[in-house]
Order: sequence, then C-alpha cells, then structure tokens
Amino acid sequence: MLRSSLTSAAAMSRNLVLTGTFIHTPSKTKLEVLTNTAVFVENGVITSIMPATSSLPSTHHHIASPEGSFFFPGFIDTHIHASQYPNSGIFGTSTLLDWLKKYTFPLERSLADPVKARQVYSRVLQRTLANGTTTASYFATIDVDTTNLLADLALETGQRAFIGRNCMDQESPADYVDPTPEASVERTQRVVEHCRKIDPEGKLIRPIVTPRFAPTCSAKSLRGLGDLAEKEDLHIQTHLSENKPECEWVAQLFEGSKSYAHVYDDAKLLTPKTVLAHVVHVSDEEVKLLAERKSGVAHCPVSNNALGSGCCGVKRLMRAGVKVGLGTDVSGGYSCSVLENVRQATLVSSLVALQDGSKGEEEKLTFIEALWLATRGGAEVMGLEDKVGGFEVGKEFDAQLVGLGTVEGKVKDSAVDVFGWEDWEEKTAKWVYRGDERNTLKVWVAGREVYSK
Ligand SMILES: O=c1[nH]c(=O)c2nc[nH]c2[nH]1
Repeated sequence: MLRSSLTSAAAMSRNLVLTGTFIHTPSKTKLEVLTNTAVFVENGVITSIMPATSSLPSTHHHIASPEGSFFFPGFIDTHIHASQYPNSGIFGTSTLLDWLKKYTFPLERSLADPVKARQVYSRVLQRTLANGTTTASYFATIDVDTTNLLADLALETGQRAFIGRNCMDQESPADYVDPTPEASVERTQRVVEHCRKIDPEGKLIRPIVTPRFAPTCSAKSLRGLGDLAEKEDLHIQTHLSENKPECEWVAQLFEGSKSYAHVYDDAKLLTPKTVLAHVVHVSDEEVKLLAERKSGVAHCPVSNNALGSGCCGVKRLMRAGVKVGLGTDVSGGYSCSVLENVRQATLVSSLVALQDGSKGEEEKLTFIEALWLATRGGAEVMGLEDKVGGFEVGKEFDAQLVGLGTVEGKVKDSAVDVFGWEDWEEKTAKWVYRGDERNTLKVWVAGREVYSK
C-alpha cells in the first residue's frame, strides 16, 4: 500500500529505531552484513548504529526486521521515463529510432491530458516504490503542466525525484516538438521554478535539465540549455550513444563536433551533474572526456537488451574512472525494477567478457558490484553520495526491508526459497537472481515510510 496520506503514525514517525540485519555495500567489492544491529534515525537521518540490546528508548518508534528479512539501502534509478510506463513490455522487434516513432512519441504526446498523466504518474510512482526505488531521475514529456504534476505527485508520495521536461525542437513529430530553441529553454525554466516552489531546499524534488538526445535538439537549444544549467547550477540528463544508427545520425547532424560526446561538451552540457544514459558505442577518447568532466553514466542493461542496442562494457567505464549507476530506462526497458537491472548487468558483463578485444575476466561484474552500482554508484551519479546509498551515521534513512521465502513457505508470495543453511551473502545472491517486488516488504525515504506491502 502506498503511503500517500500522512495519517499513519508509523509513516509519520521520524524518530525510529530499526533492529535486525542490515546489508549494504561499503565498497564496490564488499558486502557488509550487520546482524543483531540497531540503527537509530532522527528527523530522517541515521544518528547511531550499534549492537541491538533488549532495552530500546521509548522515544523512538521500534521496527524489527522479521526473521529471514534484512534492511538494504533503497535503490537509485538513474534513468527512467515516467511517461512511458504504460508501454512497459510493448516494443516488439523494434530498435531505438523506429521504436521512438512507433510507440514512444505518440504515448508521450497523449500525456498532455492531465487526467491520463495523473493516472500514469501515480502508477509509476507506486510501482517504483514497490520495487524499492527510493530515488529516481525521471524524464516526463515536453508538456510543462503535466511535468509539474509529476513533481507534485512525487513530493506527495515521498519519493526522492529529479524531474525533467523533455526538450526537443527538431527532427521530431510536428505535433510533439518545441516550436523554437528559445521555447525549449523557457519551458524548462518553468519546470525549474515549479520544483523550487514546491520544495525550495530540494530535499526530495529537484529539477533536471533534459535535452532528449542530440538528434532532436538543435545546436542552439543545446547551448541555451547548457547556459541555463550553468547559471542555475542544475543537474542535466540526456542519452548518449545508445545504438549505431543513432550515432551515425548524430555524426551527420553535427558535422562540426569531434564526436557524439563532444556535441554535448561543445554546449557545456558535460558537467559533474550530468547523467548520460546508455553510453554503449563510445570511443576511448569519449570515455576519457566523460571521466575528465566527472559526468556520470546510467547503465541500462535491460533496455539495451530489449531494444537490441548493444552490450555496454560497464567495467571499461569504471576502470576509466567514470561514475556509473543503473537505470531501468522504462519503457525501452520493460521493467521498472532496479533489481532486474542488477541481475542483467552481471549477465551482460559476462557476454562483454567474450567479445573480441575485451579484457576477458576483468569485464565481469559481480552481483556485489552490481548492487553497489544500484545504490552507492547511483548516489554518486546523482550527486547524492553524502546523503544516501548506504547505512552510515549522517546519511538519510532511504531503505527497503527485504523478506525472503523459506521452503516451508513461511514468507508468502516469494519466488526465493531459503533452506536455512545459506549464509547472508548466499541469501543476498538468491534475492538478486530470484527475487522481485514480492520480496520488498517496506520502503522508507528520509525516515518516512512510503510503502508497505
Ligand atoms: O531508450 C531511450 N528512450 C527514449 O525515450 C529516448 N529518446 C531518445 N533516446 C532514447 N532512448
């Protein structure tokens, strides 16, 4: 059940003490398991972590993890198109450019209808929270009012969200396009103002400048958006080098730029606050540029597989010092589950390891590294590394309670069977490869319970 009203005392409680097992990834290679532990949360922030004792202060609302369950940091979805959620699973055999025309632009255009937008956005917020996503970076549509509605709904449900209005002023359908480069900037400014009005300190809701991708943005609009982001110190999100025909198209449209990545760099759009989705077909020079600019990558394995875009060598990016998180990329990706992307990130990396010219075993991502990408990696990409991603004093309590099943069927509705002899690392691996939203029992953002099964 989604906590959209503030009536429940538990949902409201900002002073909590949670006890039981806590699992997180302090580093890329380490899964830390804290058993019999108490985590104190005050005003949404973790104030102490200590061994659990039998006497707990009555000033704090107590939540104990049931046997066999554990607390895990909330997932960070660094790339998701909220407006495309109704199309999840509908992509046929299309690839990126025909998929955009056939399925995506018509649906996005229809969301200028506020009734439909409310229905779709409410549902995607509910479904992502039910999958343990506590932070999401959303693309909406080109429509200002319904993009602002997405911001309102995210604030109401309590998810941490970056809200982006899609900018597109060329190479787009005649009835789904910004009329001028100036309109792209001015309409974006209206969304920025709205987000800042409803959440002045950006505690949960932040605007994000969103040039859709280079082909649908004129050089003038890209430059205008780069200027806006610089002036207002804003986050930026876009797509980079997802599939080969797209890359060829960009080379034709932007002959003056050295590469696809340079198209954005030439417009001041590669900054430490930039999130680039996909990044499948990039040269070493482009990878170096991303690392130099400290821009982040949203790795979207499910979408890359579904649309046949290619296998992203994610370890290559990480070795070069590029920040990387995971993105569901709904609805190029058919699932809004970050866990599904954790799983597929590891599987794709095994295929990358077999490719000619790869570094073999070095390309493989372990499930622990993939969980790190889904939490701390995503936090770095979104500039939230001091706030979320793990269990440490000073971080906000963004977390999910994960319940696994037993062979006796003690946890209902779970596809994970735990026999009892597995250690916590093995149980976590079983969750990654066998689990789904049925295992997400509760979710908190900044100490507020925002979802309960
Ligand atoms: O996966 C994607 N989804 C989109 O909506 C899109 N637009 C440009 N490039 C895109 N890639």
